[in-house]
Amino acid sequence: MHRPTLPIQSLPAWGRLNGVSFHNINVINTEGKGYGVVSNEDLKVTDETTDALHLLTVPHDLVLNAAAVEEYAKEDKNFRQLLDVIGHRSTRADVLLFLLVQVVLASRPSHTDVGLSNPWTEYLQFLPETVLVPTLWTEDERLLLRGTSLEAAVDAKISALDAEFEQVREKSSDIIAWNDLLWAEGVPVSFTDWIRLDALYRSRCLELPRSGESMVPCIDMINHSATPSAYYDENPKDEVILALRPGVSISKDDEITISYGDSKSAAEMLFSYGFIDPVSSADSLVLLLHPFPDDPLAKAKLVAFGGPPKIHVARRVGEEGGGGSSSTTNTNKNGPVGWTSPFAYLMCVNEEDGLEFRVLQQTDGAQQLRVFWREEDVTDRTGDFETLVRNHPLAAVLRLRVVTVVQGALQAQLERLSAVPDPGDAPLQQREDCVKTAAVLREIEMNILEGAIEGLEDEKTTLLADENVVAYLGLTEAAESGLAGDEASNEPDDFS
Ligand SMILES: C[S@@+](CC[C@H](N)C(=O)[O-])C[C@H]1O[C@@H](n2cnc3c(N)ncnc32)[C@H](O)[C@@H]1O
Repeated sequence: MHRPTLPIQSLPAWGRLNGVSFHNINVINTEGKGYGVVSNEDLKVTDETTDALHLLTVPHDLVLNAAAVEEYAKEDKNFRQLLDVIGHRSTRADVLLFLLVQVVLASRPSHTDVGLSNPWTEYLQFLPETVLVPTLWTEDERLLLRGTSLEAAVDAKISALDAEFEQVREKSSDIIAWNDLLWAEGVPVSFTDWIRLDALYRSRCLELPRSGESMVPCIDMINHSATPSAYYDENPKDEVILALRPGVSISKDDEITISYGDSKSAAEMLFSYGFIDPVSSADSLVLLLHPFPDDPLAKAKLVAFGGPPKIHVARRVGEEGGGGSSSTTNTNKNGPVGWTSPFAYLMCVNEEDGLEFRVLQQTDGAQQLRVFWREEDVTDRTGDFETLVRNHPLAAVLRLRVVTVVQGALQAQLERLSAVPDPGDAPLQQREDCVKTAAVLREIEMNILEGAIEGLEDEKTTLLADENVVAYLGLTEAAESGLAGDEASNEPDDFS
């Protein structure tokens, strides 16, 4: 789809027309970060200053969220029809549909049968053509993510976006007016247009204290820093304001920044914003854990668990390891690495340990899967097997199984991450920014995985010395030698 654009120099005029007030700031092109906001005066807020120094005020009726889309639908009966068949699933889905319509209206100005233009129809024309989030990377560029925690996440996101786009296409095609506008006239909307809208939404939406998840024009021109000079808020009139932080001095032409959060991992930063700030990103990652392929209870365990089976690995902030200290910026890059994986505990227990699944017939004829642990109904506690196994006589053995499984999964991930991909015959076409950002992500994740594996190895050594574990392994070995006779193996129990 052809997308008209507007020069950023026209943004102040758009702002004046729509009630946005800029105080002492300009929106300009910054080096390597797209647009950004700079001060056009020296500014200072002392810690004693009681009134916040406002840099930007955006009226409430420009705030875009599910409620705003609903208001818009009240004025446009055609859009109401579209929203009612496709929307109302999430704020994101409603806003994406609204954005799609605005982009199409801007690209087909002669088409006046459906859709009402509004300030967002024009504002979208100021936004950058592309965002460096991995859903918009080429296939060659996505190879750079091999072995990182984003590899599977990006593939899954692209599949989900594809399914979502097909649904929008299918349902809107049934409405003649929208079919003409979206799919039949000129260059139709493409899947890439949909991915781009999703990327714009993800990289520009923010959480307002009262209005919740929203897009706010002009506030979304402010870049991130680990040491931000400003913050946004809602005032009593529900306007969104940008204000200078207490104690901050700004020189003319200095960039004004906010924080996009200091608890997001490097992978989340790259996924949502297309860049990584190693100083403010949390040292953590999330991997999917696959159940044992030969476990006859695997399916039941997944259903009973009810969510994606994951391992969450994170450096423990505030604890000293080889050095470093923690603060709001995550400078502690050497502390111990911990992990959590509620599913690993469920995955590692079996019938002989006391796990049982029962299918109960309900009065309405429906069937219900119930989970029992040592005769107790724990259907509502499948995410809490770490606690449940603690009272088991073989608790240390069960913990050893879990530690071994988690360590194996992290080791396999580290090996995949460390492998140098075969470049193949054709030279790969990869943008330099993607190469650099992927290298940062790889190094951060390698470091976290190595730290976690080291900690797990230490715990395994401790558990292997536990008297219950020693006795259990002795019994297992004796049973095996009894059964296998001369072929008895001295291999330790296979905890995987
Ligand atoms: C909310 S927008 C900010 C305005 C944006 N720069 C633009 O051109 O419209 C967020 C996007 O800005 C860019 N960005 C923000 N802070 C950045 C930073 N510290 N380093 C690199 N890029 C940054 C990223 O592309 C991110 O997806």
